[in-house]
Amino acid sequence: MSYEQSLQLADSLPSSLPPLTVDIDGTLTDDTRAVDPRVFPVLQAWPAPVVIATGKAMPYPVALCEFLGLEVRVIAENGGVVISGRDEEISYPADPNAAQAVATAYRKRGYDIGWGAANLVNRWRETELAVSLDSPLDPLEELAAEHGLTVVDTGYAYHVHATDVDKGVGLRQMATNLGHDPGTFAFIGDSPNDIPGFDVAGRSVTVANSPAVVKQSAEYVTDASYGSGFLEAVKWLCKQYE
Ligand SMILES: O=C(O)COP(=O)(O)O
Ligand SMILES: [Mg+2]
Repeated sequence: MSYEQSLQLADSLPSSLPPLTVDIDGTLTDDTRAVDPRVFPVLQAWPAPVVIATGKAMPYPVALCEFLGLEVRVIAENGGVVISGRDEEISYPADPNAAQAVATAYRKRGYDIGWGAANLVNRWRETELAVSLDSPLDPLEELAAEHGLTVVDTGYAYHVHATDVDKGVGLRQMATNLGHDPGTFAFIGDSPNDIPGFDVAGRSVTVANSPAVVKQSAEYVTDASYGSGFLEAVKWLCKQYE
């Protein structure tokens, strides 16, 4: 689909479409994690609330909303941070201290969490810890368990977070804040961290680049990958709601 065709798709979205929750990495991006510009007009024209649900720290999805002119409706840090609008209080379903303790213990054992000196991946992270896939997983899982936390591999990072917080929990909180039933949302994602969101949303779509466990959990799997898969998912949703 060309950029012009994505503009046409944006123009033709039926007003009956449901609220949309969408992941960033692997879903709105290409394979280099650059956001696919063809998704912009579709997100901007969506006729119902759009929620960005990501494992990334809060500034990334907030900036995406700001630059696209969308209301800031964000589930960040895999549900650890929920923002349902610029004028709303931010909800923090997760306790930040345990993840910080895991980072300290992991470093003490001589491991590096990765990401270089600036550590932009964790710098503004408030409730969980993201560790590079180049760092060893076994000691991370061991330390996470010792602190009552779990590790999820998104295909982009290992995320250490509370066992009772995920994108599904975040979506429930978001839906409550917006006065919607969470079952009315559609959810489009690509990684294991999206599965709890699929379970809470009424409709779930995954893109072709997702692993088998994610494909098994979604209602519909697109033929196309990454941003092209997102656009195909939108076309599928249009058919379900026309
Ligand atoms: O930060 C990650 O590891 C994955 O981010 P995502 O949830 O937007 O795909
Ligand atoms: Mg993803």
